[in-house]
Amino acid sequence: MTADLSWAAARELAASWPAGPVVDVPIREAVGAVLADDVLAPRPIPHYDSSAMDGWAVAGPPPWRITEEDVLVPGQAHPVVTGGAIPLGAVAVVPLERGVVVDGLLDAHAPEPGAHVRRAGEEAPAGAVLAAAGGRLSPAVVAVLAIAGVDAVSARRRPRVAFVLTGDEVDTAGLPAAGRVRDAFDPLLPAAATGLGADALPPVRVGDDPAAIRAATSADADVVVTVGGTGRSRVDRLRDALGDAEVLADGVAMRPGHPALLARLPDGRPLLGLPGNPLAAVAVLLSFLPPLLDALTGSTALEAVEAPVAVDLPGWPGGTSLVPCRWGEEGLEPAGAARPNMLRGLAASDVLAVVPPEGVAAGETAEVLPLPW
Ligand SMILES: Nc1nc2c(c(=O)[nH]1)N[C@H]1C(S)=C(S)[C@@H](COP(=O)(O)OP(=O)(O)OC[C@H]3O[C@@H](n4cnc5c(N)ncnc54)[C@H](O)[C@@H]3O)O[C@H]1N2
Ligand code: MOO
Repeated sequence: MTADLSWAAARELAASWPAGPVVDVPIREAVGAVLADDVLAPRPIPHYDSSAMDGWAVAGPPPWRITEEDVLVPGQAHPVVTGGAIPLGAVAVVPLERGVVVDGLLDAHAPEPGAHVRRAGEEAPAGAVLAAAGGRLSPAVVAVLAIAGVDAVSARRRPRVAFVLTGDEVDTAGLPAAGRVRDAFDPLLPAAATGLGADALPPVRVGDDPAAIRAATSADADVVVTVGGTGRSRVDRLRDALGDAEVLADGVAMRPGHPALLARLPDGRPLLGLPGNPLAAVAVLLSFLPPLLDALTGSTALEAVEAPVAVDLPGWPGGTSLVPCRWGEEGLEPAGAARPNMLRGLAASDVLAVVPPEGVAAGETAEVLPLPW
């Protein structure tokens, strides 16, 4: 067990998790999956010469005799529709509105060779890498694969994340009494996990009962995220609930979020423990779920994003600070309302700035974690 890892070391620990299984994923389920192998174009894209306009495919100079022949000789024209195959011998397409037909003879200005013709292979030759191994499949990339005629890919699926919400003091409706709070996580954490590239299961509420917490960790998910109960009080029962899990990080030198916990469940799956304070929970989720998801899926991690800051961001000597910031004209500005129990600063923010112990001076740049919504 390691206590108080640095923020960077805890991220590396998450990033070193073994990858999940590679499976054949049908293309209609592939958005968000991560490719295990490059996908190559099985043939040229597009795979045939086609018309970009409704009109006539023509061969040679005008006028052209309209024909239904599949092979044109100079002086012939063949009616075509947008996307339709053009006949052999055609060198250009004359759009409908540019031609006049009299007695089966088409007349128009002579088109430039190749006008309004989409040539086979002009988007990609056969064998071109359409999507590289390690890439998370966006809807647009999946559309490219579909266009290319690919039916399934060899990939790791979007990991499923289970959320286990502890806390006997949490209400889910109405105005809570003193000592009780309204739930902040239902609208927040599943959407954040989805935005980070996971499939989120509906959160399960287990109060502060260790047996219920432990039972909930057996959810059918690739990652278990618990919330609350990371403290040391008599009601903070996460450690009791972990049983035979191997605690890899019990505390991270970060603020907010220092009670963050990373453990390996007996079956090898990762458990990420978020502190109950809402901003702390989000800071921990955004710090460690992305490297875990990248590791589980074999995804190529994105480069760290740096952004200029508009005002001095003081550091915390004990470690890394995560500061909700919004974009101002000169760069990032702290959004305020950023105590660990508060959410209004986060709600007004665009990113979390990652501030090292020495702080970041106005005009310098800071690493940022984009907000996944
Ligand atoms: N003696 C110490 N006390 C505390 C320490 C410490 O080091 N020594 N650390 C503080 C820090 S930092 C944090 S963060 C919290 C960690 O608390 P837990 O993870 O044990 O979480 P809880 O005690 O269950 O709750 C903390 C806080 O969060 C609120 N909460 C919980 N669930 C929800 C929810 N679904 N929606 C909204 N708010 C929620 C809960 O009511 C508490 O206010 O410990 C500090 N204490
Ligand atoms: O995780 Mo705690 O929020 O640092 O207050």
